Amino acid sequence: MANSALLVLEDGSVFKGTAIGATGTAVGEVVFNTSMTGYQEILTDPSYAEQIITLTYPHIGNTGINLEDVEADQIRSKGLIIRELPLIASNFRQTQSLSDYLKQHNVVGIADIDTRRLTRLLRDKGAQNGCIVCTDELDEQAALQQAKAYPGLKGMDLAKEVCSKEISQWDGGVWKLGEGYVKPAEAPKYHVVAYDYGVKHNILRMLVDRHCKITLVPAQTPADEVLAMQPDGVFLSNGPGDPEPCDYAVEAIKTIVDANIPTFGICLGHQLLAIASGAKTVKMKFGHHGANHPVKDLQKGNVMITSQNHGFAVDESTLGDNLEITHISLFDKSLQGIHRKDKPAFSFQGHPEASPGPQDAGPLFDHFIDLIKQAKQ
Ligand SMILES: NC(=O)CC[C@H](N)C(=O)O
Repeated sequence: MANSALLVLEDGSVFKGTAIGATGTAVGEVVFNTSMTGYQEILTDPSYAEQIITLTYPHIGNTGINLEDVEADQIRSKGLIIRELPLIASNFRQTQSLSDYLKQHNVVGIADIDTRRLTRLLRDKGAQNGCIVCTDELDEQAALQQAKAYPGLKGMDLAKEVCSKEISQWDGGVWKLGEGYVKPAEAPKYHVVAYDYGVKHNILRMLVDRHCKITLVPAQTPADEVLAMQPDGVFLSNGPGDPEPCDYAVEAIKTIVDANIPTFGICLGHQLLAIASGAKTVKMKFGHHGANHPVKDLQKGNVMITSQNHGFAVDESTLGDNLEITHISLFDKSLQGIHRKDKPAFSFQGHPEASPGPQDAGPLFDHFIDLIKQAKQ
């Protein structure tokens, strides 16, 4: 028989549903994601550490889980909230059900939730801390206490928690139908050192497809160690938490950018490049999480539909003369891209690697390769 479960937000809102994942209780920041596909990639995106994800698309789990569509080896998200888990999952690549996957990774999940009511509440009031209870005892008051006691993401340095702990090499390319993940036949041409703050694997795959040999280094690797590897370019990854407390990263990025190494940052990496260049970040009301966000390229004048997942943003009013705005969000006009006027360094707030999502912003990877080529000449 289905087990009842509870979601309680810090404002006292109570949602009753059905447990679909692990047994237990989880507390975190509740955010909503508007992607219509890609629940497996979303669940395994390490940038969701300490967050509970509500998916606005009503049927989640239809295609089950496969062994390939993962963006990291672990689920860092604290929990999953959905409208409806279909009775049957069907896909030729499926190896497991969503429910079994959540249980295997010890992540709580709750279905039969009015995700429209929840999303409107988060949109009006802003992201809320919340508590999911999937145990025999559904104590609303205890859940409310836990949600209220949760400190929130502001000030949380999570990049150093979720990153890889050892230096490693990455050589896998992107997935192709009928072939799976393919290793390029040609030898790599460029050496890119990628800072792992909680990197999504598709970023590394897309760099490999562009002839990069990747050395992946932990978040706290000092700049001199990276420079000693003689990289042609340095990549700054996405990652969870607040960028501001990541002083180790800011310090390293300053040195790397000063050394004129071509540098590309995505999401947390973008925010860190901005801070290292003198700007500040702010916590957004409910952030951007989805695969349908229009972003304008101010140089070309065109609009891209992009994948997004962030709760902090670079504060435009704090940009110095060394930075130029390259992209803005057409949802709320917030800053989406910058480049350094004095150095070969640029960054993007959204996710050009998609996974899931549209690939309109993919050419940003080509821009990074162009900067590397120019620097090598
Ligand atoms: N995807 C990311 O890198 C997110 C960056 C940062 N943790 C934020 O929420 O804004």
